[in-house]
Amino acid sequence: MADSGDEQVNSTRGSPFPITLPTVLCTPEPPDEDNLLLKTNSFISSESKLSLPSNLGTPTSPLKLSSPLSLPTSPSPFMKTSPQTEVRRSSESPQLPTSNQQFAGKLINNGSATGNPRNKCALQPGHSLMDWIRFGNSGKDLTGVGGRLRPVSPQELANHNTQNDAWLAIRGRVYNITHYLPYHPGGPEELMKGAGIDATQLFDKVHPWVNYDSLLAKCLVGPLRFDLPDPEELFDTSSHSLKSDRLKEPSKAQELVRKSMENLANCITPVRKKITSKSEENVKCSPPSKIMQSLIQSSDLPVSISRRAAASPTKNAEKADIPPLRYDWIQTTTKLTISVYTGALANPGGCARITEGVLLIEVATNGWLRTLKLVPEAKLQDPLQLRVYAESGKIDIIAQKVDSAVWKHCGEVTLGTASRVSSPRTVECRVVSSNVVTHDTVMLAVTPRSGPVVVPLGHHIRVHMKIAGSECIRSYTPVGEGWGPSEDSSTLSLAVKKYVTGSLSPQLTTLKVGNRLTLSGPYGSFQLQKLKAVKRIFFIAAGTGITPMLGLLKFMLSRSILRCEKAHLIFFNKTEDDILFKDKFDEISKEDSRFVVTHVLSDAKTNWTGYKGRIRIDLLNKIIGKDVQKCGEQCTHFVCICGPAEFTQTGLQLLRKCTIKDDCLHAFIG
Ligand code: HEM
Repeated sequence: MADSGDEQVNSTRGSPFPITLPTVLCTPEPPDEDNLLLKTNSFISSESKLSLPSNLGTPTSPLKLSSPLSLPTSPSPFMKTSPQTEVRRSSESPQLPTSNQQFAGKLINNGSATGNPRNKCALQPGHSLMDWIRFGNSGKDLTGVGGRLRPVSPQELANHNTQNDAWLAIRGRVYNITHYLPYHPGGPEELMKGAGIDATQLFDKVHPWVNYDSLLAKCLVGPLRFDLPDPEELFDTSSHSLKSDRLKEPSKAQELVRKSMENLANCITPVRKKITSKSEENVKCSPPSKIMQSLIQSSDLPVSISRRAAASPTKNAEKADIPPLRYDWIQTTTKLTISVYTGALANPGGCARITEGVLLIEVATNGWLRTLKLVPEAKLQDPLQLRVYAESGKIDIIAQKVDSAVWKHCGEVTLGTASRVSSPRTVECRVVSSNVVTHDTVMLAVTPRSGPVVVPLGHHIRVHMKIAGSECIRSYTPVGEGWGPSEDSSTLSLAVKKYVTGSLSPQLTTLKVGNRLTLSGPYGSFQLQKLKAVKRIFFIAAGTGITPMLGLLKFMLSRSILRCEKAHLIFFNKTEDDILFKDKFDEISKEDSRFVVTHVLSDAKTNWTGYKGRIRIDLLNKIIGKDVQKCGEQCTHFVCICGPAEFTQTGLQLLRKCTIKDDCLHAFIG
């Protein structure tokens, strides 16, 4: 929200937009086809994640296109296909395009995967997603090791690092990506960056939403295991023998591994638990088999994945309104992760804490609050981490195990009945840092004392402080990960501008590490769903009114070029020294050509060559006008505006004059 003064700003008065305060969260809709490849989509992802064990057990079984476990039957809109695509058959061996072929057809090339995630290639004819699925179903062994699952040591993985023989590991699983290279929408060269290594971080940095486990189900070689002896020793007693010889006959060790993988498959095959009309139901997860237990050693890689359950509403009349909730769990020897799926773009908020040994998770979407209580198999401890994936609506709650071990169960999970969010929550926080970011603004980082809290994108919290006996309240939007001083997800960073005559900001800007303060929230009416079909987004901000835009900007730029073509920030400030995050914006615009920033100064120095003045129609028309005209019936643009109340009201009137429809506008007023 805008930092428009130092009073409690609740200025819905006169606003043409229905602002309901406090409103908590957004309206989710069922995932569309675009989302079918999203790794964390509530339905697809859970299914696909859970489908993996079946593939582990029956490596040769085809992908069932009609099953919810399968991939979409039509090419994803973010895959570039050509008319020839459909006539090519999967039996053709995949041809790796040469570097020139591949990159001549590049749609976008703004940098590398590590520098800039937006770097998509035109695929060669016959290499669409559909072609890949057909190829996978052709019966050809894509694992290169006879389709027999076997553990892989990092040393062995490292040996497979050429375009003709490339393996890669993600989240503890090793895949043979040789055949996938020409089908990779980011191009083979990008994918090769992960060859021979554990590419989890690289993968997550570029496109955490991609459902790699379904896409590469037929390429699974086996688990990555750090505790393995040299592969030569495990698979062949004669350490000097050739790789091909080693793989001819399965050794006893191989057989043992294969059987135990089948066991793993059995123990994690999903059992869908339907929550009855009873208010709560307990779900106990079944243990891995003994043989699996004996095979799981103490590495810090995911060693088992759970089943999940669906939380359904209680009263029939309300059923339709309540978004479904599902969860999975996954463990390493040191951590337990509970993943809660709220639905694509559901924009969840939530918190987690450990109380008397019990892990309590609260998730709110669309005004509904659901609780998930876990009495863990063994002791868990703080700090908890809470991560939200905006595109898919997945929340990961990561807890530390007190003792390193592989658990048989995650424990007993109780899903509470959905209830209406009646009032915002209040949390006590501790100041962990306070850094001056401009001459009058301080970045205050606080951590909730009970455990991590997530504020939905575009929503805000209120700071409460007792000053001279009366309570002062002020609204702030936490700047989100990547913008504040800390990457720690349990920290909320607030950009506090000091108003000399203000009642609260002088206190807030002088707080010291260790000081306490009270927050309440979340508040706001922004619905992330509104950005579903948006390709061009404009952020019009003044001063600290930039804060609600930051998370949205990051979200939009995390989308592929087909979903986000342009993000334009028009940032109004008094002087150059007042501009928050100036370097960061410059950096992003250098890295991602879709992002443009236009600074407008009302009190610029004489040497300022940029725009001057205040918000006005000619400026908006010039910057936004042509993009808006491009829109047909359905708007593919969206404008967000936030700043002092007067700025926002004037801006809204001008935007309407620029023919921006109300559906394509959101004013952050807190
Ligand atoms: C780990 C190394 C990898 C790197 C460096 C990498 C890099 C990239 C890049 C730069 C893009 C273009 C991004 C965009 O504009 O959307 C991309 C897209 C894509 N990659 Fe990868 N990739 C890697 C691994 C994988 C794997 C293992 C898979 C799955 C099998 C995969 C599947 C995809 C898909 C489906 C897209 C299109 C995503 C979209 O449009 O949203 N990538 N990749």
